[in-house]
Amino acid sequence: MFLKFDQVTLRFSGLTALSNVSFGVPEGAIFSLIGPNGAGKTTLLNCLSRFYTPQAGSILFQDQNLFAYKPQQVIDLGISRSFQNIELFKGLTVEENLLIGLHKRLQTSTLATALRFPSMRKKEREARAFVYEIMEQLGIADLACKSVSQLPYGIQKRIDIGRALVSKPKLLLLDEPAAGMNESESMELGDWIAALPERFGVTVMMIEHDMTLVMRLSQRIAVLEFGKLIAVGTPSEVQNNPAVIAAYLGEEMELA
Ligand SMILES: Nc1ncnc2c1ncn2[C@@H]1O[C@H](COP(=O)(O)OP(=O)(O)OP(=O)(O)O)[C@@H](O)[C@H]1O
Repeated sequence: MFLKFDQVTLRFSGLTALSNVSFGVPEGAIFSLIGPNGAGKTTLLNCLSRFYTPQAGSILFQDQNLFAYKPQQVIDLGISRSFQNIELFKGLTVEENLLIGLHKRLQTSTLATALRFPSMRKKEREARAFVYEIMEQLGIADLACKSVSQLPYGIQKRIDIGRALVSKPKLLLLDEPAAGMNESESMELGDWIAALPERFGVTVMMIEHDMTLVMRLSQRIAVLEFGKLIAVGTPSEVQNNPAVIAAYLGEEMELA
């Protein structure tokens, strides 16, 4: 299995945020993690990014136990993440924002860049070519020189995810990508996320509250409630699962 959670348990003092959570994520899939507020979704993603270490259990990514790695090493293993709040440099251009993401990844020293060693110039050229390729793939190449602040929210989100893609991840984690979007922006983002596995060879794991989007995009879905896994399966299996229906009763969102 590409990614495997095995009996993951995490407690915050008195509260058990994750309790014996076990499931697998197949390679190349769009896999969604859903559940009512406070179910433990972000906590699980934070375990994957190694911000948190559970008290018990393991997470195997391509047969490597992630708990042997630090957050930066997890990125090197091929796990990249886009956060709920867009964290772009609003005064910089689209291209500059992506280049910053790449420089962080290459860990280019500022001094070496400033002195423009020949090796650095070559790296710089390669970096620009790679960023251009990403922008083309994302359909934002014609916006390369535009300041991010001038662009609509939906495009900013696309750039934000593009920045997570510059590290050439195998697994891309998306935390509520459609948050704050209107219906048409969310539809457009959905089409675009659906194309990511084939276009970039990534597996996508996402937390999302927009159930229309989740049901449309996901090959598989895991459902958490009060830190426990209550269902895992295809969208129709999950939608028809009585435990899932009960968990969502009284919630604003509909399992449409
Ligand atoms: N750092 C922390 N310290 C203490 N409790 C925490 C911490 N982070 C999360 N929790 C608690 O753990 C539980 C799970 O929270 P989590 O944020 O993972 O839920 P969630 O499913 O992502 O919710 P939402 O959909 O509202 O974002 C909640 O009860 C939350 O209050």
